[in-house]
Amino acid sequence: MTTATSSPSSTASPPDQDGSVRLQGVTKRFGDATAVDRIDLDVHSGEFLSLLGPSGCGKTTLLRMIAGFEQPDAGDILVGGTSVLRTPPHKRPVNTVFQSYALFPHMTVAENVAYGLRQKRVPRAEIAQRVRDALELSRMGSFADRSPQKLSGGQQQRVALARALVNRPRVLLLDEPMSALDRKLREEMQIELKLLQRQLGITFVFVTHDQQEALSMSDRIVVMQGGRIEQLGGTEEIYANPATAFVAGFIGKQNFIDAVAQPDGALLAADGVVSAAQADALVRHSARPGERVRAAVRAEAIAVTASQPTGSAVAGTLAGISFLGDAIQYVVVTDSGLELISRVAPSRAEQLTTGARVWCGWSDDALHVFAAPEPDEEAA
Ligand SMILES: Nc1ncnc2c1ncn2[C@@H]1O[C@H](COP(=O)(O)OP(=O)(O)OP(=O)(O)O)[C@@H](O)[C@H]1O
Repeated sequence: MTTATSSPSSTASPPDQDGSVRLQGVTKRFGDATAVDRIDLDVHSGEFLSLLGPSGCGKTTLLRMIAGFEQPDAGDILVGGTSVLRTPPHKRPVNTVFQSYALFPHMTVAENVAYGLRQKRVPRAEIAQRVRDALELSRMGSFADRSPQKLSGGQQQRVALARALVNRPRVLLLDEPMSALDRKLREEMQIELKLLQRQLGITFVFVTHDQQEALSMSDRIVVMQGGRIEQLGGTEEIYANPATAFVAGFIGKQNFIDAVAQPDGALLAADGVVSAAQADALVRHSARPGERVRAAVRAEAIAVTASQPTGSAVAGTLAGISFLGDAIQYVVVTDSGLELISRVAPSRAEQLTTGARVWCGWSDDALHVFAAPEPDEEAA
């Protein structure tokens, strides 16, 4: 899975093949529960799109419907502009890489990769060439004759990837393919997978509950909750402009502070000024005077200082300091009992000790403001 200069072209989809996926009003129910609820989504040909959300939000069900392992109760699914609802899974121009590799233990690596092509009675010489190409792409070329039982988890997952690529799918569906790997290996595979996707130009639809994984690889991210799309956007857009408090809370380490909009546009919380913005603040926050709002500010946007900064800041007591390697993390408990997390680059951190009175300050640009949740939403 490197950016090989001589890319094995016979495994890549021809660039003119349309690998777009269109979901129109797709719904899936299991008994009384609606796993996927009227989803409309256009996946562009050749893009890396991630479906991101907490456990049970419907990501896997959506992927399984594209693959053909589940049938929707309503709606349509088009691949390359053609409905695939009546096409059985093995005839759809898509392939899936699962969380568990499910390799045949009694076959060699090459035989595992060749298996699907043999079933389809592809000529022997073509199988050999395509298997070689697929193993080369997944950097497993030198393991062709090995038994899968003698491979590490990461290597087995590469074989599973080769087994999918050998079919030359227009769309590759990946269901948490790296969740069994340790962190370091996962980070390496993330880089390789992204490079491979660029090299092949195949559409990737990648399911994950790991926001860092989605941010590092995707062109666009779909954030899902309760079977519905909360937000669809580019990685930077999702990070910088979360559309809802749910998305804000799911991406990055977020602090939430409840506040009340003031007539001058400022936002005031129990412990201080959340937003000191005067001029266009009401418009920007779309909060009317007296309205309760929930402000969100990322850990990396909060500076912790011993003296009161100018602008927006709340006071509290420094309850904890931990070294995270690339950041120092502070836990500050405000006088009203709110816990705020700050992450500061070590080079920019002040010398502070636990128990000190401190200020948490931020720039108003770093603040996202949402409607305050209803009390019953809060309980749920
Ligand atoms: N075969 C099934 N029978 C009954 N309920 C199901 C079935 N498959 C999924 N569900 C339910 O549908 C909902 C969505 O499940 P799904 O597996 O799609 O979520 P997910 O976001 O992929 O979660 P995870 O990250 O845990 O895999 C869940 O409430 C789940 O319990």
